[in-house]
Amino acid sequence: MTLPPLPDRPLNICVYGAGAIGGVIAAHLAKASGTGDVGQVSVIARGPHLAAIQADGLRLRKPDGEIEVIEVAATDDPATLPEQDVVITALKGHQIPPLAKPLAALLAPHGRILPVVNGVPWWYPIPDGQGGQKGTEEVDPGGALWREIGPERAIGSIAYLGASNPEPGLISYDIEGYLDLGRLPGQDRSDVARMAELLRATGWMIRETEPFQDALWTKMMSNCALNSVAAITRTANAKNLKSQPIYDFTAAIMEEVRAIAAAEGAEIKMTTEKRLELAQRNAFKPSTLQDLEKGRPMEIEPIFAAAVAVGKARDVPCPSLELATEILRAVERSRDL
Ligand SMILES: NC(=O)C1=CN([C@@H]2O[C@H](COP(=O)(O)OP(=O)(O)OC[C@H]3O[C@@H](n4cnc5c(N)ncnc54)[C@H](OP(=O)(O)O)[C@@H]3O)[C@@H](O)[C@H]2O)C=CC1
Ligand SMILES: CC(C)(CO)C(=O)C(=O)O
Repeated sequence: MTLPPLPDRPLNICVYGAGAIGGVIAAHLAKASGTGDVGQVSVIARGPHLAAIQADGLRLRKPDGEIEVIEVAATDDPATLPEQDVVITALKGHQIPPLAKPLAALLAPHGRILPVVNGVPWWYPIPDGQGGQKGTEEVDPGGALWREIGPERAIGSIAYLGASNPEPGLISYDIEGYLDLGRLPGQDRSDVARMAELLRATGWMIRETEPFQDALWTKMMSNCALNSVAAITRTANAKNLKSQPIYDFTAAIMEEVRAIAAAEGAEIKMTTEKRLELAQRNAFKPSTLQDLEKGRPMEIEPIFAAAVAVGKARDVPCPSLELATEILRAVERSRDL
């Protein structure tokens, strides 16, 4: 389907899920609202976090410790907002499928969606077995997102930064970084260029990767291997990689993801040895381990299981990743969430 172009006026933008990543993005956009290409900005949040934003504004703690208070329109009911030119989702992968209908209703006919998410995004196509394409079941069960929103609306978005939401209303921008935007080969990229410019003007560093699957699978290689092994061992990779068998297992997952990426036409430029060397120098706990420790659901289906599904669709064996996925599913079943 060919989408109408984005309108030639400032764009109204809603950030759906103003947690760690969404909070940082929303703060930058809200500060720029009414300037340049940024029109009205709103956020969708819930619970005590929403109440705090409505009462005291969105508080952004920058890497230098300074806290800035930003006023932004906030609600938990998307139906109260007008149709949007752009919706940026900053939700965990498993939080998106139940929102298929409200997200579709929030978008103007020309609306674009930027799902900033770890794992295989719901719009990423795999063969449907009947000559067509679909999203993987693990991120789009029953195909609701594909059907209601449509993959053509999606601009690929990956976050390379560190942020957290330590208390209601407060977003901590811990490690400054950038967003990677793109589209798959053969797709019109004019909306990518416009969104990249718009976000750069709000003070972000934006990278545009072409083809987008290079960026996607490069991040997937890290996420699939480092996040799963850190969660299974309940230790940061800098520590668990000191064990040779664990190092070898982590490396095996990286090589399996590299093979899946190759089958997808993507190139991961960084070697497995280099990626593991970087992980050994970094005491950071991957987000999956953080979720486990905080008593929150882990992104198992969106990251690990979805990668296995793409591997299966391409006949690429990935036994180490499958084992890690099954162990994590067992861990998740044993938790009282
Ligand atoms: N944090 C980071 O540093 C990084 C995160 N990422 C990825 O970015 C994505 C977003 O992660 P992150 O920002 O950390 O996650 P958060 O949990 O901090 O943010 C998600 C937010 O969305 C809210 N939310 C979920 N469902 C709804 C709903 N139906 N209505 C309103 N609000 C809702 C959550 O509320 P509630 O808390 O109540 O569930 C939460 O505030 C993930 O895929 C993550 O892996 C990637 C790189 C770095
Ligand atoms: C830091 C990194 C890349 C680790 O795989 C990550 O994205 C995460 O923690 O989810």
